[in-house]
Amino acid sequence: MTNQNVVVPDAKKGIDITIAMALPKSLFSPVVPKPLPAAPGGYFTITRKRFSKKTETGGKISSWVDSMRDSSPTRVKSTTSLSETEEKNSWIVNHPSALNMFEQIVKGSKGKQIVMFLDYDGTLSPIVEDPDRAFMTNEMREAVRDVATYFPTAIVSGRCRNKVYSFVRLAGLYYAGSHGMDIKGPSKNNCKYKKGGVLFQPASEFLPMIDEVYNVLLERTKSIPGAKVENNKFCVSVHFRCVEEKMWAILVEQVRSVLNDYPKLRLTQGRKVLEIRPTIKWDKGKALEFLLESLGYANSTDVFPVYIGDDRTDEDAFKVYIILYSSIVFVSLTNNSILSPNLNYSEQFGTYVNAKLTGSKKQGARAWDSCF
Ligand SMILES: O=P(O)(O)OC[C@H]1O[C@H](O[C@H]2O[C@H](CO)[C@@H](O)[C@H](O)[C@H]2O)[C@H](O)[C@@H](O)[C@@H]1O
Repeated sequence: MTNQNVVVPDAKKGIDITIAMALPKSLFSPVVPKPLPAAPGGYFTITRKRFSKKTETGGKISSWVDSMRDSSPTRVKSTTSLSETEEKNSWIVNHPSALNMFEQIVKGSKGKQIVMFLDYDGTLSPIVEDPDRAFMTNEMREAVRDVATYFPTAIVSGRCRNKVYSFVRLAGLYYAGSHGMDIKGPSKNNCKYKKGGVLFQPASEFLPMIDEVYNVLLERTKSIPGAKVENNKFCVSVHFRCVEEKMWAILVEQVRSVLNDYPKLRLTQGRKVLEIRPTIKWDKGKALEFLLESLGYANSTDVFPVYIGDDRTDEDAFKVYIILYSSIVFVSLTNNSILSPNLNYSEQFGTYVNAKLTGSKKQGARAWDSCF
């Protein structure tokens, strides 16, 4: 299948990483993009020993626009300036990449059950202009199929679950759509794991509200060329990838004015997309916890979750890793978006990951402590 409108170099081009065990190399690409700024309105506030979130809907329009500008870094650049190369090199020194540490990862996973969590857009599929045409390649599909024969595997996406299933088309997997608010396991016949037929929808009471706000947003953004509103069942995406930059402030203003009438909904950002979702305390991280529990690994030390994602929403899952599991592997395809660089967190997080993987508990504990 070919994608005519690919806007970021296809992940396929970057496939040159050797992944040990049954993790096919086609799942990964070497990426060191630019840091993402924090979402305006204080997406993450870090206090000692806990994360707290402020309402994302707040903040100045101008800071939203700044953040929108940097919301979708390109993966692979054909030309890189000297300063960019230096920046990249110093980044790598301070932020060891999980992709270069597969031997340690394999060692860390010995005797444990690996469970795979895969984001969809930008991870399994290339980023393209038209969200309806974000197809994954057959090669990628085969890679995921292979992974799923060895390990329980879940696709965790911001998209509507049925839509992401229609792209992946693999039975036998868990699917968590709408940023984890719509979880379905494989049917019992298709599943070798406990509670295969699981179905969980913690935001079902929001369905009518989401439908309503989707229609209002369609109407309110129709005069903005390139804007696209997508109904993801338990959340809504407003895409601005094809909107001229000079119109972004107007777009975000429109969206925020609509949300003024819906205090039970909040606004966050993904890659060139504004995301409207219920204020319930549920995200990809909660979905990860739920799925591990369904698989019989609640608070277990016998599990080795591996989560691959490229978006800010995937950070919610990364946080669960560091809080709950001593053996952690995260692969962020945006790499340094783990948390806002100006919170001085990412570096510590990288050290923590490194220390954990290399078994230096003392160093890990120190880094962990200074994260908060
Ligand atoms: O959690 P994900 O699976 O990564 O879903 C997040 C959003 O992905 C889609 O949008 C992104 O991909 C599009 C296609 O490549 C691209 O055009 C857009 O700019 C990206 O933001 C999806 O359309 C959204 O609904 C998801 O929320």
